[in-house]
Amino acid sequence: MKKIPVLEVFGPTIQGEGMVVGQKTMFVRTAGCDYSCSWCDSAFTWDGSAKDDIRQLTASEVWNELKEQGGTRFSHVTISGGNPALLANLGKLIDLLNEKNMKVAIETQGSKYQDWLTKIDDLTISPKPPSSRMTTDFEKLDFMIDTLIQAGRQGSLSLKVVVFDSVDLKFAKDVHKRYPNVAFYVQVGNEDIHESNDAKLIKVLLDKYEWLIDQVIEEDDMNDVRVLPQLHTLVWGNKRGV
Ligand SMILES: C[S@@+](CC[C@H](N)C(=O)[O-])C[C@H]1O[C@@H](n2cnc3c(N)ncnc32)[C@H](O)[C@@H]1O
Ligand SMILES: Nc1nc2[nH]cc(C(=O)O)c2c(=O)[nH]1
Ligand code: SF4
Ligand SMILES: [Mg+2]
Repeated sequence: MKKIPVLEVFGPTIQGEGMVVGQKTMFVRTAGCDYSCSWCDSAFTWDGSAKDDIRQLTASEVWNELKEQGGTRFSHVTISGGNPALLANLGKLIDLLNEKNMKVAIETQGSKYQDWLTKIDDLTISPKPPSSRMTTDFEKLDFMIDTLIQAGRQGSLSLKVVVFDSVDLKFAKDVHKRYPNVAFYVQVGNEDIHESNDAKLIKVLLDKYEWLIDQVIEEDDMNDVRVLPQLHTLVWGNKRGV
C-alpha cells in the first residue's frame, strides 16, 4: 500500500481562504513542495524543520485520524501542503473521502497535474507572483486548466493570486486575462508570518486588505474579481493547525 507523507491533520475549522472561504472543513497537510516561496507561511512542509514530524500514512489511516479528531462534525476535507499535487497516490485518499460522502478541496500552485484533480469539488490553483521569487510555467498551467475545463470541471475550479505589491497585482491581472473563464480571487499577502502580537498583525493585514480593495476598485481589468483576506489569520494570527 502506497503511503502519503502527512504533517498535520486538524479541524474542524473554517476554510480561511479563497473560493469556499468560511466553509467548515478538516485539513490534511502533506509534506514536500517543488517551490520555495520567499514568504511561504507553511515553509515547515519543505524546509526540513519539521522532517521528524512527517508520518507516512495510508489513505485509511488518514481517514481514521480525521474521524478521531472531527467525529461526525465535518463533511468537507481540505488537502493542502506543501504541494499535494506532487503525490500521485493521493488519488486513493480522494476516492475514500468520496466514498465517505465528503466534499474534497485541494490547494495547489498549479505546477503539477494529476488525473485525480478532476475529482476535486473545490480546487484552488494559486500561481505565484514575482514577490515569491518563483516562476510560473504557464505551459503547464495552460495544460492543467485546459484539461480540467475539458473534463467539465470549470465550476469546481478557481484561481487565487496572493498579492504583496503592485508588481504582484500586475501579475494577477495577467493571470486573470489569460484564464478569463476561471473564477478569480486575489488574497492579501501576509508579510509578518513570524509576528506573535495579533493586534499588530491584524492592523497591518487590514490596512493591506484596504489597499488591495482600493487597487481592484480602480482597475477596469478586474471587474469580476473577488478580494479576500486570509480569514484564519485575522481570527487566530500566525498560529499553526487552525
Ligand atoms: C501554504 S500554501 C500550500 C498549497 C500550495 N503549495 C500553494 O501554494 O497553493 C496554501 C496557500 O497559502 C498561501 N500563502 C502562503 N504563504 C502566504 C502568505 N505569507 N500570505 C498569504 N498567503 C500565503 C499560498 O499562496 C496558497 O494559496
Ligand atoms: N483555516 C485555514 N484555512 C486555510 N486555507 C488555506 C490554508 C492552507 O494553509 O493551505 C489554511 C489553513 O491553514 N487554515
Ligand atoms: S508553493 Fe505553497 S507550500 Fe510551496 S513554498 Fe509556495 S506557498 Fe509554500
Ligand atoms: Mg496557510
